[in-house]
Amino acid sequence: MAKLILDNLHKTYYKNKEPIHAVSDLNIETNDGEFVALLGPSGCGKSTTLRMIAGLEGVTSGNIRIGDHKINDLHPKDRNIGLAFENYAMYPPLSVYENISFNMRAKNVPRQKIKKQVEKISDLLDIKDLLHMNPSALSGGQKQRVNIARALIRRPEVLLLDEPLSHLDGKVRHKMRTEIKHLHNEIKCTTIIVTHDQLEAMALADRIAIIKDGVLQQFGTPLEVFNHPVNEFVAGFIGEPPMNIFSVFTKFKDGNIYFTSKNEKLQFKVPDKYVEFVQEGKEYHFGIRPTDISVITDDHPDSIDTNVTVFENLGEESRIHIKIEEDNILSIVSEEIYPFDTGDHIKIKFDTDRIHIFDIETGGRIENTKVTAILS
Ligand SMILES: Nc1ncnc2c1ncn2[C@@H]1O[C@H](COP(=O)(O)OP(=O)(O)OP(=O)(O)O)[C@@H](O)[C@H]1O
Repeated sequence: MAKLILDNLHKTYYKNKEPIHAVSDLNIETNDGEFVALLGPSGCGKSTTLRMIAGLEGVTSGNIRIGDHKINDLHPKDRNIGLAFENYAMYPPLSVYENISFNMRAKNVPRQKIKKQVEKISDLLDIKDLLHMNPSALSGGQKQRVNIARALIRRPEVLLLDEPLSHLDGKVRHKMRTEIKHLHNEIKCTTIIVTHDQLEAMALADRIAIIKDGVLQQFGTPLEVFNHPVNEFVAGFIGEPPMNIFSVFTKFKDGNIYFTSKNEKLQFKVPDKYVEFVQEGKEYHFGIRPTDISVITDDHPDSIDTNVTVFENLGEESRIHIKIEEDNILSIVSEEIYPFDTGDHIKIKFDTDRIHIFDIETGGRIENTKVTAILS
C-alpha cells in the first residue's frame, strides 16, 4: 500500500502554438489504500492527469510521488502502477490466460509461479471460467474484469482505472460498479478512477476530486461535496437530478433580511447562519436540492404558494415541477402523496438547513464552512 501525491502538477499542450492548460497546479494527496475518483466534464483534464501518473505523458511541472519516491522520471513499467484503460486493449490471438500473464511470461517468471498468481487473481475477479477463451468471445463486463486482472497481476502499489464502466450498459454497469467496490475492499490498493459520471464517483470513492478546466474545485468525501459544495459548479455537477439554482435578491423588511425573487413572489427569511455573510440589495444564486423542498398543508411563515406545472409519479418518489416567476423548480417527495394535476395550487417549503448561497460573480459558496476545499 502507498500514498499517491500529486504536487503542483501542471500540463500544458500546444495547439497551433497556443497553450492549452490541460492540468493546472493540481495538488492531491491520497491516503494509503484510498479510493479516489477524478471527476469532471469532458475535457477537464482527468485523463491527462491519469496518463501523467502512469507515465504515458510527461509532466510540464510539478511532482508525482508514491510514498517518498518521486516517480516523474521513471519509465511507466518501473512505476509499480497498474493501469486498466477505458478500451480493452487485449492481444486478440492470445487466450485470456495468456493476456493476463503476458508481462510475467515476458519477464521469464517461472510457469508455476505465473499459474499460481493467475489463479489467485482470476478467483478474485471471478473469471476462472474465462481463462481458456479468446478475448473476442467475451462480453463487455467480462473484458473489463480481465482488463483489471491484467493490471492487478503486477501487484501494483497504485491501481489506475480510466472510465472502466463507460462501455457497459445498464445492469452490467451497475453490477460491475459493485464488483469494483468489493474488489477494492479485498485488495485495499490505492486506486484512482477517472469518470465523468458523478453517481459512479459517489458510489465508489472514499474521496472525490472535482475538476473543471484543469483546475481542482473541491477534494472531499462524497457527503462533503454533496452537502457542502464549495461553489456553484460543484453544486450543479454533483447530484441527480441536479440542484435547483436560481437568482434571489436581498431585501430588508420589518427588521429582518429576506431573500426574494425578482418580483418578490418568493420571500424567504435569510437563515441566521447566512445573515452575516450577505449584503442588502445584492443578487445571489440560491441553491436547493429537489429532495430538500417539501409540500406542506399547514401554514408556515416560510411557505411559498405556487402551482404545479408537471406532476410525475415514479413509484418510489413523486416529482413535482413548479415555477416561481421565471424559474422552473423541481421538488422530489418520497412519501406517498396526493397525485396533483397541472395547475393545482400547492404550498411548498424549503429546508432552511439545506440551502446553498453562491456569489454570482465568483460562484463561490457564501458561508464560512470548515470544508477542506479549494476555491477556483
Ligand atoms: N495530446 C494532446 N494535444 C493537445 N491537447 C490535448 C492533448 N490531450 C488532451 N488535450 C487537451 O487537454 C484538455 C484535457 O483533456 P483530457 O483528455 O485530459 O480531458 P478529460 O477530462 O479526460 O476528457 P474526456 O472525459 O473527454 O476524456 C482538453 O482540452 C484536450 O483537448
